Amino acid sequence: MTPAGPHGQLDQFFLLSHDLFCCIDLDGRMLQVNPAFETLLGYPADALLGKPCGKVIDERDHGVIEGVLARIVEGRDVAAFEVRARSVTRALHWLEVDPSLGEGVVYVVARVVTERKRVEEHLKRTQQLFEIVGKTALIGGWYVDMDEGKPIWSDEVCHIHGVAPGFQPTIDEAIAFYTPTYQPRIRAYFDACCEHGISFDDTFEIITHDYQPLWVRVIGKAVCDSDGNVIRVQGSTQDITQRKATERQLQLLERSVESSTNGVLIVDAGHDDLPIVYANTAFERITGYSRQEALGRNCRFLQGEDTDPNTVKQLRQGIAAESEVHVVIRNYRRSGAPFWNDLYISPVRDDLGQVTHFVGVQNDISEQREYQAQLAYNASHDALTGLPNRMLLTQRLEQGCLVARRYQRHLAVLFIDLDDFKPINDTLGHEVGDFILVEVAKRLEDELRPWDTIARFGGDEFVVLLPDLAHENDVIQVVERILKRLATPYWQRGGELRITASIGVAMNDGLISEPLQLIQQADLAMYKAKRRGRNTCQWYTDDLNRKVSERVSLRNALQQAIEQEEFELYFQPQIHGPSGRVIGVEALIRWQHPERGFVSPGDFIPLAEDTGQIIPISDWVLTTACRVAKQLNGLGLGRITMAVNVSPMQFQRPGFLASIQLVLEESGLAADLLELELTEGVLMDSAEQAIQALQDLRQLGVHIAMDDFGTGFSSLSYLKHLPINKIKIDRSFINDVVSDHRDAAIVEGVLTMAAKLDLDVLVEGVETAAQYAYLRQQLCDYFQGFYFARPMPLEALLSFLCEQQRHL
Ligand SMILES: Nc1nc2c(ncn2[C@@H]2O[C@H](COP(=O)(O)O[C@H]3[C@@H](O)[C@H](n4cnc5c(=O)[nH]c(N)nc54)O[C@@H]3COP(=O)(O)O)[C@@H](O)[C@H]2O)c(=O)[nH]1
Repeated sequence: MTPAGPHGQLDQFFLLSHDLFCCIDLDGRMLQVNPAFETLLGYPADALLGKPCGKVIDERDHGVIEGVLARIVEGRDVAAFEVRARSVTRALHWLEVDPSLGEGVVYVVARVVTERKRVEEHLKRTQQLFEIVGKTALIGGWYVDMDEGKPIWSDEVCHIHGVAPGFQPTIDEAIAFYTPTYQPRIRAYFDACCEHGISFDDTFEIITHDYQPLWVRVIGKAVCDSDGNVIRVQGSTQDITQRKATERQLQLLERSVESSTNGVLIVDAGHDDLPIVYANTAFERITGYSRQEALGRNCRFLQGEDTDPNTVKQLRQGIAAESEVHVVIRNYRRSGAPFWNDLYISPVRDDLGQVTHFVGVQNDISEQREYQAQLAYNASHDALTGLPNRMLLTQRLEQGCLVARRYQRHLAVLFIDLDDFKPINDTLGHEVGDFILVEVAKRLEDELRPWDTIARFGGDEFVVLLPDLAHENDVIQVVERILKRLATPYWQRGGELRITASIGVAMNDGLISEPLQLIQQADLAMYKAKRRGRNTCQWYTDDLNRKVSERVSLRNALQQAIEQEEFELYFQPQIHGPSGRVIGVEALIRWQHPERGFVSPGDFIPLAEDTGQIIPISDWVLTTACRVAKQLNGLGLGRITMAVNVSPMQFQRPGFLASIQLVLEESGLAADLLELELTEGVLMDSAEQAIQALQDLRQLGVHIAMDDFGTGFSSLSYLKHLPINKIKIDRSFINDVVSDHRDAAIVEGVLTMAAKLDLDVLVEGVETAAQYAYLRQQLCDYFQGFYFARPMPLEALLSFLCEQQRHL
């Protein structure tokens, strides 16, 4: 390129300048460019001259160039401006352009400012980043130059204080934002920093311009000159309100967990061994381990020999599955003492849902467990002997039957009932009775194997289960041992007591579907043993079972009979021998069952006594008999007493006396026409009470006859105290009275004794003339028996009485 123009030095300047020179016409075409222009943009002058300057200007700035040209053409001033130029290789250069108008041309001087622009851009970006950091972290910067003495706040610091950007407070104004509590402290920090260069970093509470309380963290540092003089204090202010709230919440949580009565443990899920990273005070109290001892260890140090492996497995599975687990586990304190730990474990997840920890909440429930165990023990054991009770017996029986069935072994059930225990209890007192029961329990325990079950079934009844017997015969030895051991004397307060037992045995033959049947069977067999004379053992047989089934169905039929009044009263005359007159009748119940036909009272009365059905039956008999007696005595056939059998249960029932009174009132029968026949059995249970009750009845005017005399209790010493009118000699002594001198002796003895006690005697079961003749010879006056009349319905009795009346 050749220098244009004649102006020597200026041309040199044009040629050598580092700045870019260019001359363009008013249409923007390039007329002249200097070498620096060519060099920067990489175009030879030929390629540019005559071309629009837009060729070297970035498209984005074409509009700028056009605007500037237009202003220049209009004659307006144009200040220097910046545009982007593009080299021939498309490299971008920032140019600061200063145009001036010549004659028909525009002179342009341009300076390359690319580097400056880059620095400016960088600064701008940095500033933006600072702003982002400040806004994001709620942190701003400030400084105070010592010579100025006024704080300079960044926009974020202004924002934190609730003031507009650019706000410039004085030192006092800045401190006034702090709450009164914190003002002295920030001032002291600031002064110490200014005077001694001491840095500070603390949290303070401020009240913003718009009255918002905020927590801020303020850091201050001194900047010193080379002499060590503080020339500036600068630092940062950060809004930590949120963090402070979180911290407070955490503190609250921590304090709550610390003061919890439950032990709390946190373990780190990030380590395979799940080490403990936190343990609260309650954990220390419950386990006896300090935090220091526990931290870093896996919880398994709390386990011991008796810890159930299944529970541990359940825990591990829950942890592996990252799910919640609840177990009650046997743990051990530091002292080695075991305790029951009611433990809940829950996974703790982070924001991404990853399990980072497990938290365990534990509670020592040993006392509760012990209490429950005690309750369970009480519920399953007899308080007096400590033996299993019925409930536990049932469970053991079911288990035993199961095992016997599975392994084809034998299981024996022994039903043990003490013989004549009741009189001991009644006469010697409950204390002695209890002593015997406890002693029996001990003796049974001594005689049996640890895995046998001995249960107190009730009262003086014990049930023994002998599981896992190889042979049925093994039972015999056990039973014999028990009978022998129980029969040895019991020593109580220096005195000797003797008691025996009756034992019923039932074997599980594998066919039993309902284990409890075995107890019923053994019970039945025990009753058989009692009947066989006591202090013995009987085995259950199918025959016994048939009898039981029969009893059950009879009981049901009896119930129906009671409800549907299927009974009838028969009457058997009682004869006064010397006159031949009927002086009374005995009411005897009869039951005609629709299908069974006639059922003997000898069969159903004992059953009714066992089941309690005797009560409604007796009520019906008494009411009917009294009504009939009233009717008979109104017929003008003479005085006829009505003898009614009274069962022991009926007699012992509270209100018996009142019920007799009521029946007499309702029927209108005179009391002395009613004769109550009682067996010696009523005296068995409580003779004193029975005597009192008899006296009350006598007071009422009712007659009392002692039935079946000679067959029962037979304590003659009581007889003198009994307020009775009559003795009925049992028919078992009459059968052979003529031929058997022993029966005759008994009858004669009773007659003599009764005469001395001023008691009437009636002889039952007189069937033959010979018997009658013999008894008359013995001066016996009253008779009852088939020889005179069988029991008969009311209609027949009326005919009988009328007939008899005719013959008198
Ligand atoms: N609590 C109640 N018990 C009652 C009632 N009715 C009857 N019974 C008791 O049932 C047992 C059997 O009674 P039953 O079959 O009626 O037998 C009575 C007579 O029929 C029988 N008897 C009378 N004379 C003779 C005789 O010469 N020979 C002979 N083999 N048997 C005879 O004796 C029974 C009456 O006995 P007792 O009561 O001891 O006087 C029996 O125990 C009845 O007591 C009732 O309503 N309530």
